[in-house]
Amino acid sequence: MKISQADGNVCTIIASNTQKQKTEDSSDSKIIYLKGTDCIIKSQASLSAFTSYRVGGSAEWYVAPRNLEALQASIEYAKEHELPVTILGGGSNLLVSDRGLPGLVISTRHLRHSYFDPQTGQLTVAAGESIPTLAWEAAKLGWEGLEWAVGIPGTVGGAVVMNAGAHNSCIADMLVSAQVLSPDGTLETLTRAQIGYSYRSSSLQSNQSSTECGCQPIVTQATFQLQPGTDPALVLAATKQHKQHRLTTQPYNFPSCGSVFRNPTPYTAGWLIEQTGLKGYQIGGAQVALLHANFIVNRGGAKASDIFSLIHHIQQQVKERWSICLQPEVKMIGEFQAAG
Ligand SMILES: Cc1cc2nc3c(=O)[nH]c(=O)nc-3n(C[C@H](O)[C@H](O)[C@H](O)COP(=O)(O)OP(=O)(O)OC[C@H]3O[C@@H](n4cnc5c(N)ncnc54)[C@H](O)[C@@H]3O)c2cc1C
Ligand SMILES: NC(=O)C1=CN([C@@H]2O[C@H](COP(=O)(O)OP(=O)(O)OC[C@H]3O[C@@H](n4cnc5c(N)ncnc54)[C@H](OP(=O)(O)O)[C@@H]3O)[C@@H](O)[C@H]2O)C=CC1
Ligand SMILES: C=C(O[C@H]1[C@H](O)[C@@H](CO)O[C@H](OP(=O)(O)OP(=O)(O)OC[C@H]2O[C@@H](n3ccc(=O)[nH]c3=O)[C@H](O)[C@@H]2O)[C@@H]1NC(C)=O)C(=O)O
Repeated sequence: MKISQADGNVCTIIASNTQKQKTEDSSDSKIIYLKGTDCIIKSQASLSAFTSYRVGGSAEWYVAPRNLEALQASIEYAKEHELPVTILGGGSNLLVSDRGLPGLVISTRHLRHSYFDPQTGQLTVAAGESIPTLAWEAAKLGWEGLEWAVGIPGTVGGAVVMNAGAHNSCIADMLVSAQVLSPDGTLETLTRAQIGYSYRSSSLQSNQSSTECGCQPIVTQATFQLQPGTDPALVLAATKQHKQHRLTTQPYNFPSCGSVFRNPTPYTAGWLIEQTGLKGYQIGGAQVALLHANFIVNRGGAKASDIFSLIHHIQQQVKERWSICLQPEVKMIGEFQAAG
Protein backbone atom coordinates (compact mmCIF):
# COMPACT_ATOMS: atom_id res chain seq x y z
CA MET A 1 0.00 0.00 0.00
CA LYS A 2 1.32 3.45 -0.90
CA ILE A 3 0.96 6.23 1.61
CA SER A 4 1.45 9.66 0.20
CA GLN A 5 3.67 11.61 2.56
CA ALA A 6 4.36 14.28 -0.06
CA ASP A 7 1.05 16.06 0.21
CA GLY A 8 1.28 15.93 3.99
CA ASN A 9 -2.39 15.11 4.09
CA VAL A 10 -2.47 14.00 7.70
CA CYS A 11 -5.54 14.87 9.66
CA THR A 12 -7.18 14.12 12.95
CA ILE A 13 -10.77 13.04 13.15
CA ILE A 14 -12.90 12.83 16.24
CA ALA A 15 -14.54 9.42 16.49
CA SER A 16 -16.14 9.98 19.85
CA ASN A 17 -16.08 12.57 22.57
CA THR A 18 -13.18 10.85 24.25
CA GLN A 19 -11.19 9.18 21.52
CA LYS A 20 -9.16 10.74 18.76
CA GLN A 21 -7.84 8.96 15.73
CA LYS A 22 -5.22 10.14 13.30
CA THR A 23 -5.61 9.38 9.61
CA GLU A 24 -3.21 9.57 6.69
CA ASP A 25 -4.81 9.87 3.26
CA SER A 26 -3.45 8.90 -0.10
CA SER A 27 -5.17 8.63 -3.43
CA ASP A 28 -5.95 4.92 -3.05
CA SER A 29 -5.74 4.09 0.64
CA LYS A 30 -6.12 5.50 4.09
CA ILE A 31 -4.69 4.49 7.44
CA ILE A 32 -6.27 5.17 10.80
CA TYR A 33 -4.33 4.80 14.05
CA LEU A 34 -6.62 3.84 16.90
CA LYS A 35 -5.55 5.91 19.86
CA GLY A 36 -4.29 3.98 22.87
CA THR A 37 -3.55 0.86 20.84
CA ASP A 38 -0.90 -0.25 18.33
CA CYS A 39 -3.78 -0.89 15.96
CA ILE A 40 -3.85 0.35 12.39
CA ILE A 41 -7.03 0.28 10.37
CA LYS A 42 -6.38 0.30 6.62
CA SER A 43 -8.79 1.06 3.84
CA GLN A 44 -9.09 -0.92 0.61
CA ALA A 45 -7.02 -3.88 1.81
CA SER A 46 -6.94 -6.74 -0.68
CA LEU A 47 -8.32 -9.95 0.84
CA SER A 48 -7.20 -12.45 -1.78
CA ALA A 49 -3.88 -13.06 -0.02
CA PHE A 50 -5.78 -13.78 3.19
CA THR A 51 -7.99 -16.52 1.79
CA SER A 52 -6.86 -20.01 0.84
CA TYR A 53 -8.76 -19.76 -2.49
CA ARG A 54 -6.56 -16.74 -3.29
CA VAL A 55 -9.55 -14.83 -4.68
CA GLY A 56 -11.75 -11.96 -3.56
CA GLY A 57 -11.81 -8.18 -3.63
CA SER A 58 -10.84 -5.67 -0.98
CA ALA A 59 -12.09 -4.93 2.49
CA GLU A 60 -13.46 -1.41 2.77
CA TRP A 61 -11.58 -1.33 6.10
CA TYR A 62 -9.21 -3.94 7.53
CA VAL A 63 -7.60 -4.41 10.93
CA ALA A 64 -5.56 -7.18 12.56
CA PRO A 65 -5.47 -6.46 16.31
CA ARG A 66 -2.66 -7.95 18.37
CA ASN A 67 -4.47 -8.15 21.70
CA LEU A 68 -7.89 -8.05 23.31
CA GLU A 69 -7.80 -4.31 23.98
CA ALA A 70 -7.05 -3.56 20.34
CA LEU A 71 -9.81 -5.97 19.29
CA GLN A 72 -12.29 -4.20 21.55
CA ALA A 73 -11.16 -0.80 20.26
CA SER A 74 -11.65 -2.01 16.68
CA ILE A 75 -15.20 -3.09 17.46
CA GLU A 76 -15.92 0.21 19.16
CA TYR A 77 -14.64 1.98 16.06
CA ALA A 78 -16.98 -0.07 13.87
CA LYS A 79 -19.93 0.69 16.12
CA GLU A 80 -19.20 4.40 16.20
CA HIS A 81 -18.98 4.52 12.42
CA GLU A 82 -21.88 2.11 11.88
CA LEU A 83 -19.70 -0.29 9.93
CA PRO A 84 -20.73 -3.91 9.47
CA VAL A 85 -18.06 -6.28 10.79
CA THR A 86 -16.71 -9.47 9.24
CA ILE A 87 -14.42 -11.79 11.18
CA LEU A 88 -11.58 -13.37 9.23
CA GLY A 89 -9.53 -16.23 10.66
CA GLY A 90 -7.21 -18.15 8.33
CA GLY A 91 -9.61 -17.54 5.44
CA SER A 92 -9.50 -21.27 4.65
CA ASN A 93 -13.26 -21.72 4.54
CA LEU A 94 -14.25 -18.46 2.93
CA LEU A 95 -15.27 -17.38 -0.54
CA VAL A 96 -15.00 -13.59 -0.61
CA SER A 97 -16.81 -11.75 -3.41
CA ASP A 98 -14.74 -10.17 -6.19
CA ARG A 99 -16.49 -6.94 -5.22
CA GLY A 100 -14.93 -7.09 -1.78
CA LEU A 101 -16.59 -6.49 1.56
CA PRO A 102 -18.20 -3.38 2.98
CA GLY A 103 -17.40 -2.25 6.50
CA LEU A 104 -14.61 -3.47 8.74
CA VAL A 105 -12.89 -6.84 8.31
CA ILE A 106 -11.26 -7.90 11.56
CA SER A 107 -8.53 -10.50 11.14
CA THR A 108 -7.70 -12.56 14.22
CA ARG A 109 -4.39 -13.80 12.80
CA HIS A 110 -2.27 -11.70 15.15
CA LEU A 111 -4.07 -12.81 18.31
CA ARG A 112 -1.42 -15.23 19.47
CA HIS A 113 -0.49 -17.12 22.62
CA SER A 114 -0.52 -20.75 23.63
CA TYR A 115 -0.01 -22.59 26.90
CA PHE A 116 0.29 -26.35 27.29
CA ASP A 117 -0.52 -27.06 30.98
CA PRO A 118 1.21 -30.33 31.93
CA GLN A 119 -0.80 -30.57 35.18
CA THR A 120 -4.19 -30.71 33.48
CA GLY A 121 -3.32 -31.73 29.92
CA GLN A 122 -5.17 -28.65 28.75
CA LEU A 123 -4.03 -26.45 25.89
CA THR A 124 -5.18 -22.84 26.09
CA VAL A 125 -4.70 -20.89 22.88
CA ALA A 126 -5.54 -17.56 21.34
CA ALA A 127 -7.93 -17.43 18.39
CA GLY A 128 -5.27 -16.59 15.80
CA GLU A 129 -3.01 -19.58 16.46
CA SER A 130 -2.68 -22.01 13.55
CA ILE A 131 -4.39 -25.37 14.04
CA PRO A 132 -1.80 -27.43 12.09
CA THR A 133 1.05 -25.73 13.94
CA LEU A 134 -0.56 -26.65 17.27
CA ALA A 135 -1.09 -30.22 16.07
CA TRP A 136 2.63 -30.55 15.31
CA GLU A 137 3.63 -28.88 18.58
CA ALA A 138 1.41 -31.21 20.59
CA ALA A 139 2.85 -34.21 18.75
CA LYS A 140 6.41 -33.09 19.48
CA LEU A 141 5.49 -32.89 23.20
CA GLY A 142 3.94 -36.36 23.15
CA TRP A 143 0.42 -35.00 23.73
CA GLU A 144 -2.30 -36.98 21.97
CA GLY A 145 -5.57 -35.54 20.68
CA LEU A 146 -4.80 -33.28 17.73
CA GLU A 147 -3.20 -35.76 15.29
CA TRP A 148 -6.26 -35.53 13.03
CA ALA A 149 -5.97 -31.75 12.70
CA VAL A 150 -2.84 -31.53 10.55
CA GLY A 151 -3.65 -30.30 7.10
CA ILE A 152 -6.53 -28.07 8.26
CA PRO A 153 -4.99 -24.71 7.44
CA GLY A 154 -7.17 -22.55 9.70
CA THR A 155 -7.00 -20.77 13.03
CA VAL A 156 -8.23 -21.83 16.44
CA GLY A 157 -11.15 -19.38 16.18
CA GLY A 158 -12.22 -20.65 12.78
CA ALA A 159 -11.96 -24.27 13.91
CA VAL A 160 -14.04 -23.61 17.05
CA VAL A 161 -16.74 -21.82 15.03
CA MET A 162 -16.79 -24.33 12.15
CA ASN A 163 -16.37 -27.41 14.37
CA ALA A 164 -13.53 -28.46 12.11
CA GLY A 165 -12.96 -32.17 11.92
CA ALA A 166 -11.36 -35.07 10.14
CA HIS A 167 -10.86 -38.81 10.52
CA ASN A 168 -13.80 -39.21 12.91
CA SER A 169 -12.62 -36.52 15.31
CA CYS A 170 -13.62 -32.91 15.60
CA ILE A 171 -13.08 -29.81 17.70
CA ALA A 172 -16.23 -30.48 19.74
CA ASP A 173 -14.65 -33.73 21.01
CA MET A 174 -11.84 -31.87 22.75
CA LEU A 175 -13.11 -28.37 23.42
CA VAL A 176 -13.40 -27.57 27.13
CA SER A 177 -14.43 -23.95 26.72
CA ALA A 178 -14.12 -20.94 24.46
CA GLN A 179 -13.73 -17.32 25.46
CA VAL A 180 -16.08 -15.21 23.37
CA LEU A 181 -16.40 -11.46 22.95
CA SER A 182 -20.12 -10.76 22.60
CA PRO A 183 -21.54 -8.07 20.32
CA ASP A 184 -22.30 -5.98 23.43
CA GLY A 185 -18.59 -5.97 24.29
CA THR A 186 -18.71 -8.42 27.21
CA LEU A 187 -16.30 -11.34 27.48
CA GLU A 188 -17.78 -14.66 28.46
CA THR A 189 -16.54 -18.21 28.72
CA LEU A 190 -18.77 -20.74 26.99
CA THR A 191 -18.60 -24.45 27.64
CA ARG A 192 -18.85 -26.99 24.84
CA ALA A 193 -22.48 -27.67 25.81
CA GLN A 194 -23.33 -23.97 25.62
CA ILE A 195 -21.86 -23.71 22.13
CA GLY A 196 -24.19 -26.40 20.81
CA TYR A 197 -22.14 -28.39 18.37
CA SER A 198 -23.14 -30.66 15.51
CA TYR A 199 -21.40 -31.84 12.33
CA ARG A 200 -19.40 -28.86 10.94
CA SER A 201 -21.78 -26.56 12.78
CA SER A 202 -22.06 -24.51 15.96
CA SER A 203 -24.26 -21.79 17.40
CA LEU A 204 -21.32 -19.42 16.88
CA GLN A 205 -21.82 -19.52 13.11
CA SER A 206 -23.74 -16.48 11.99
CA ASN A 207 -26.06 -16.58 9.04
CA GLN A 208 -24.30 -13.59 7.63
CA SER A 209 -20.64 -12.90 8.25
CA SER A 210 -21.16 -9.18 7.94
CA THR A 211 -23.69 -8.00 10.44
CA GLU A 212 -25.22 -4.61 10.41
CA CYS A 213 -23.66 -2.12 12.76
CA GLY A 214 -21.94 -4.43 15.16
CA CYS A 215 -20.63 -7.93 14.85
CA GLN A 216 -21.06 -11.63 15.46
CA PRO A 217 -19.65 -13.18 18.65
CA ILE A 218 -15.87 -13.38 18.34
CA VAL A 219 -13.92 -16.33 19.69
CA THR A 220 -10.82 -14.89 21.35
CA GLN A 221 -9.38 -17.99 23.01
CA ALA A 222 -10.10 -21.69 23.46
CA THR A 223 -9.11 -24.47 25.85
CA PHE A 224 -8.75 -28.03 24.58
CA GLN A 225 -8.36 -31.22 26.60
CA LEU A 226 -5.46 -33.31 25.30
CA GLN A 227 -3.67 -36.36 26.69
CA PRO A 228 -0.03 -35.80 27.60
CA GLY A 229 2.49 -38.46 28.42
CA THR A 230 2.86 -40.52 25.26
CA ASP A 231 6.17 -41.12 23.52
CA PRO A 232 6.49 -38.14 21.12
CA ALA A 233 7.78 -40.46 18.40
CA LEU A 234 4.46 -42.32 18.45
CA VAL A 235 2.32 -39.19 18.31
CA LEU A 236 4.51 -37.73 15.56
CA ALA A 237 4.22 -40.95 13.57
CA ALA A 238 0.41 -40.90 13.84
CA THR A 239 0.34 -37.20 12.90
CA LYS A 240 2.52 -37.82 9.85
CA GLN A 241 0.24 -40.67 8.82
CA HIS A 242 -2.79 -38.38 8.90
CA LYS A 243 -0.95 -35.77 6.85
CA GLN A 244 0.18 -38.39 4.35
CA HIS A 245 -3.36 -39.74 3.99
CA ARG A 246 -4.56 -36.22 3.21
CA LEU A 247 -1.88 -35.62 0.64
CA THR A 248 -2.92 -38.76 -1.22
CA THR A 249 -6.70 -38.20 -1.03
CA GLN A 250 -7.05 -34.41 -1.19
CA PRO A 251 -5.63 -31.86 -3.64
CA TYR A 252 -3.07 -29.74 -1.78
CA ASN A 253 -1.35 -28.58 -4.95
CA PHE A 254 -3.88 -25.87 -5.84
CA PRO A 255 -5.68 -23.26 -3.72
CA SER A 256 -8.98 -24.47 -2.28
CA CYS A 257 -11.20 -24.21 0.79
CA GLY A 258 -11.22 -27.92 1.54
CA SER A 259 -14.62 -29.59 1.20
CA VAL A 260 -17.10 -27.27 -0.48
CA PHE A 261 -20.22 -29.13 0.68
CA ARG A 262 -21.19 -30.90 3.88
CA ASN A 263 -21.73 -34.63 3.45
CA PRO A 264 -25.47 -35.39 3.13
CA THR A 265 -26.08 -38.54 5.18
CA PRO A 266 -25.91 -41.34 4.13
CA TYR A 267 -23.89 -40.20 1.09
CA THR A 268 -20.66 -38.29 0.74
CA ALA A 269 -20.65 -35.17 -1.40
CA GLY A 270 -17.48 -36.26 -3.21
CA TRP A 271 -19.04 -39.53 -4.30
CA LEU A 272 -22.27 -37.84 -5.46
CA ILE A 273 -20.38 -35.21 -7.45
CA GLU A 274 -18.08 -37.78 -9.05
CA GLN A 275 -21.03 -40.03 -9.94
CA THR A 276 -22.71 -37.01 -11.55
CA GLY A 277 -19.76 -36.87 -13.92
CA LEU A 278 -18.45 -33.53 -12.74
CA LYS A 279 -14.81 -34.34 -11.91
CA GLY A 280 -12.61 -31.96 -13.87
CA TYR A 281 -15.56 -29.72 -14.84
CA GLN A 282 -14.30 -26.15 -15.06
CA ILE A 283 -15.75 -22.64 -15.08
CA GLY A 284 -13.10 -20.02 -15.72
CA GLY A 285 -10.19 -20.84 -13.44
CA ALA A 286 -12.33 -22.88 -11.02
CA GLN A 287 -12.30 -26.65 -11.38
CA VAL A 288 -13.90 -29.65 -9.66
CA ALA A 289 -10.70 -31.29 -8.44
CA LEU A 290 -9.62 -34.43 -10.21
CA LEU A 291 -8.36 -36.02 -7.00
CA HIS A 292 -11.44 -35.21 -4.88
CA ALA A 293 -14.75 -34.08 -6.34
CA ASN A 294 -15.85 -32.20 -3.19
CA PHE A 295 -12.93 -29.82 -3.62
CA ILE A 296 -13.05 -26.89 -6.02
CA VAL A 297 -9.55 -25.76 -6.89
CA ASN A 298 -8.30 -22.50 -8.29
CA ARG A 299 -6.30 -23.66 -11.30
CA GLY A 300 -4.92 -20.15 -11.74
CA GLY A 301 -6.64 -16.84 -12.31
CA ALA A 302 -10.00 -17.98 -10.95
CA LYS A 303 -12.42 -15.31 -9.85
CA ALA A 304 -14.70 -15.69 -6.86
CA SER A 305 -17.57 -15.53 -9.37
CA ASP A 306 -16.16 -18.60 -11.21
CA ILE A 307 -16.12 -20.56 -7.95
CA PHE A 308 -19.59 -19.32 -7.04
CA SER A 309 -20.97 -20.33 -10.46
CA LEU A 310 -19.34 -23.74 -10.19
CA ILE A 311 -20.87 -24.28 -6.73
CA HIS A 312 -24.30 -23.54 -8.20
CA HIS A 313 -23.71 -25.73 -11.23
CA ILE A 314 -22.75 -28.66 -8.98
CA GLN A 315 -25.82 -28.12 -6.79
CA GLN A 316 -28.10 -28.04 -9.84
CA GLN A 317 -26.61 -31.14 -11.45
CA VAL A 318 -26.58 -33.18 -8.24
CA LYS A 319 -30.17 -32.12 -7.49
CA GLU A 320 -31.27 -33.17 -10.96
CA ARG A 321 -29.54 -36.54 -10.78
CA TRP A 322 -30.09 -37.47 -7.10
CA SER A 323 -32.80 -35.11 -5.78
CA ILE A 324 -30.36 -34.06 -3.06
CA CYS A 325 -29.62 -30.42 -2.21
CA LEU A 326 -25.96 -30.15 -1.31
CA GLN A 327 -25.42 -27.68 1.54
CA PRO A 328 -22.25 -25.57 1.27
CA GLU A 329 -19.75 -25.82 4.08
CA VAL A 330 -17.80 -22.88 2.63
CA LYS A 331 -18.96 -19.46 3.83
CA MET A 332 -19.71 -17.17 0.89
CA ILE A 333 -19.47 -13.54 1.88
CA GLY A 334 -20.14 -10.31 0.05
CA GLU A 335 -22.25 -9.86 -3.08
CA PHE A 336 -22.63 -12.69 -5.57
CA GLN A 337 -24.82 -12.79 -8.63
CA ALA A 338 -26.88 -15.97 -8.93
CA ALA A 339 -26.85 -17.42 -12.45
CA GLY A 340 -30.09 -16.87 -14.32
C1 LIG B 1 -6.64 -27.72 1.98
C2 LIG B 1 -7.75 -27.58 2.99
C3 LIG B 1 -8.13 -28.67 3.75
C4 LIG B 1 -9.15 -28.54 4.67
N1 LIG B 1 -9.51 -29.64 5.41
C5 LIG B 1 -10.48 -29.52 6.35
C6 LIG B 1 -10.86 -30.65 7.15
O1 LIG B 1 -10.32 -31.74 7.02
N2 LIG B 1 -11.82 -30.49 8.06
C7 LIG B 1 -12.46 -29.29 8.24
O2 LIG B 1 -13.34 -29.21 9.10
N3 LIG B 1 -12.16 -28.21 7.48
C8 LIG B 1 -11.18 -28.31 6.55
N4 LIG B 1 -10.87 -27.23 5.77
C9 LIG B 1 -11.68 -25.99 5.89
C10 LIG B 1 -11.12 -24.97 6.89
O3 LIG B 1 -9.72 -25.12 7.03
C11 LIG B 1 -11.79 -25.10 8.24
O4 LIG B 1 -13.18 -24.84 8.17
C12 LIG B 1 -11.19 -24.15 9.27
O5 LIG B 1 -11.64 -24.47 10.56
C13 LIG B 1 -11.52 -22.68 8.98
O6 LIG B 1 -10.74 -21.89 9.86
P1 LIG B 1 -10.28 -20.42 9.46
O7 LIG B 1 -9.56 -19.85 10.61
O8 LIG B 1 -9.58 -20.44 8.17
O9 LIG B 1 -11.68 -19.72 9.33
P2 LIG B 1 -12.18 -18.69 8.21
O10 LIG B 1 -12.24 -19.38 6.91
O11 LIG B 1 -11.40 -17.44 8.28
O12 LIG B 1 -13.65 -18.39 8.73
C14 LIG B 1 -14.65 -19.38 8.72
C15 LIG B 1 -15.88 -18.83 9.47
O13 LIG B 1 -15.55 -18.70 10.85
C16 LIG B 1 -15.69 -17.32 11.27
N5 LIG B 1 -14.59 -17.07 12.20
C17 LIG B 1 -13.26 -17.28 12.00
N6 LIG B 1 -12.58 -16.97 13.10
C18 LIG B 1 -13.48 -16.55 14.02
C19 LIG B 1 -13.39 -16.10 15.37
N7 LIG B 1 -12.23 -15.99 16.01
N8 LIG B 1 -14.53 -15.75 16.00
C20 LIG B 1 -15.72 -15.84 15.38
N9 LIG B 1 -15.87 -16.23 14.11
C21 LIG B 1 -14.77 -16.60 13.44
C22 LIG B 1 -15.62 -16.50 10.01
O14 LIG B 1 -16.33 -15.28 10.14
C23 LIG B 1 -16.29 -17.45 9.01
O15 LIG B 1 -17.70 -17.34 9.12
C24 LIG B 1 -9.83 -27.31 4.84
C25 LIG B 1 -9.43 -26.21 4.07
C26 LIG B 1 -8.40 -26.33 3.16
C27 LIG B 1 -7.96 -25.13 2.37
N1 LIG C 1 -4.69 -25.99 -0.92
C1 LIG C 1 -4.78 -24.90 -0.20
O1 LIG C 1 -5.59 -24.03 -0.48
C2 LIG C 1 -3.93 -24.70 0.97
C3 LIG C 1 -3.29 -25.75 1.51
N2 LIG C 1 -2.52 -25.58 2.59
C4 LIG C 1 -1.93 -26.77 3.11
O2 LIG C 1 -2.53 -26.97 4.37
C5 LIG C 1 -1.61 -27.58 5.22
C6 LIG C 1 -1.46 -26.76 6.45
O3 LIG C 1 -0.77 -25.59 6.10
P1 LIG C 1 0.04 -24.72 7.11
O4 LIG C 1 -0.92 -23.93 7.88
O5 LIG C 1 1.07 -23.99 6.36
O6 LIG C 1 0.67 -25.78 8.11
P2 LIG C 1 1.87 -26.86 7.98
O7 LIG C 1 1.30 -28.12 8.48
O8 LIG C 1 2.51 -26.88 6.65
O9 LIG C 1 2.92 -26.25 8.99
C7 LIG C 1 2.48 -25.79 10.27
C8 LIG C 1 3.61 -25.88 11.26
O10 LIG C 1 3.87 -27.23 11.54
C9 LIG C 1 5.25 -27.51 11.36
N3 LIG C 1 5.44 -28.81 10.68
C10 LIG C 1 5.00 -29.13 9.44
N4 LIG C 1 5.35 -30.40 9.14
C11 LIG C 1 6.02 -30.88 10.22
C12 LIG C 1 6.63 -32.12 10.54
N5 LIG C 1 6.64 -33.16 9.68
N6 LIG C 1 7.24 -32.28 11.74
C13 LIG C 1 7.26 -31.28 12.61
N7 LIG C 1 6.71 -30.05 12.39
C14 LIG C 1 6.08 -29.86 11.20
C15 LIG C 1 5.76 -26.41 10.46
O11 LIG C 1 7.10 -26.17 10.82
P3 LIG C 1 8.15 -25.63 9.71
O12 LIG C 1 7.80 -24.19 9.51
O13 LIG C 1 9.45 -25.84 10.37
O14 LIG C 1 7.94 -26.47 8.48
C16 LIG C 1 4.88 -25.22 10.79
O15 LIG C 1 5.40 -24.50 11.87
C17 LIG C 1 -0.30 -27.73 4.45
O16 LIG C 1 -0.26 -29.02 3.92
C18 LIG C 1 -0.44 -26.70 3.35
O17 LIG C 1 0.25 -27.09 2.18
C19 LIG C 1 -2.37 -24.39 3.22
C20 LIG C 1 -3.00 -23.29 2.75
C21 LIG C 1 -3.83 -23.36 1.57
C1 LIG D 1 -11.76 -31.46 3.93
C2 LIG D 1 -12.72 -31.38 4.84
O1 LIG D 1 -13.07 -32.43 5.67
C3 LIG D 1 -13.05 -33.76 5.15
C4 LIG D 1 -12.03 -34.55 5.95
O2 LIG D 1 -10.74 -34.04 5.77
C5 LIG D 1 -12.10 -35.99 5.48
C6 LIG D 1 -11.14 -36.90 6.24
O3 LIG D 1 -11.65 -37.17 7.47
O4 LIG D 1 -13.44 -36.49 5.65
C7 LIG D 1 -14.45 -35.77 4.96
O5 LIG D 1 -14.25 -35.81 3.56
P1 LIG D 1 -14.89 -37.00 2.72
O6 LIG D 1 -16.15 -37.47 3.37
O7 LIG D 1 -14.97 -36.59 1.32
O8 LIG D 1 -13.80 -38.12 2.95
P2 LIG D 1 -13.07 -39.06 1.94
O9 LIG D 1 -12.55 -40.18 2.79
O10 LIG D 1 -12.12 -38.32 1.10
O11 LIG D 1 -14.22 -39.61 0.99
C8 LIG D 1 -15.37 -40.31 1.48
C9 LIG D 1 -15.90 -41.25 0.43
O12 LIG D 1 -16.24 -40.56 -0.77
C10 LIG D 1 -15.62 -41.18 -1.89
N1 LIG D 1 -15.20 -40.19 -2.87
C11 LIG D 1 -14.48 -39.12 -2.48
C12 LIG D 1 -14.02 -38.21 -3.42
C13 LIG D 1 -14.34 -38.42 -4.77
O13 LIG D 1 -13.96 -37.67 -5.66
N2 LIG D 1 -15.07 -39.51 -5.11
C14 LIG D 1 -15.52 -40.40 -4.19
O14 LIG D 1 -16.17 -41.38 -4.54
C15 LIG D 1 -14.41 -41.91 -1.31
O15 LIG D 1 -14.03 -42.99 -2.12
C16 LIG D 1 -14.88 -42.34 0.04
O16 LIG D 1 -15.53 -43.56 -0.03
C17 LIG D 1 -14.43 -34.33 5.35
N3 LIG D 1 -15.37 -33.57 4.56
C18 LIG D 1 -16.63 -33.40 4.97
C19 LIG D 1 -17.49 -32.58 4.09
O17 LIG D 1 -17.07 -33.85 6.02
C20 LIG D 1 -13.49 -30.15 5.08
O18 LIG D 1 -14.43 -30.20 5.88
O19 LIG D 1 -13.15 -29.11 4.48
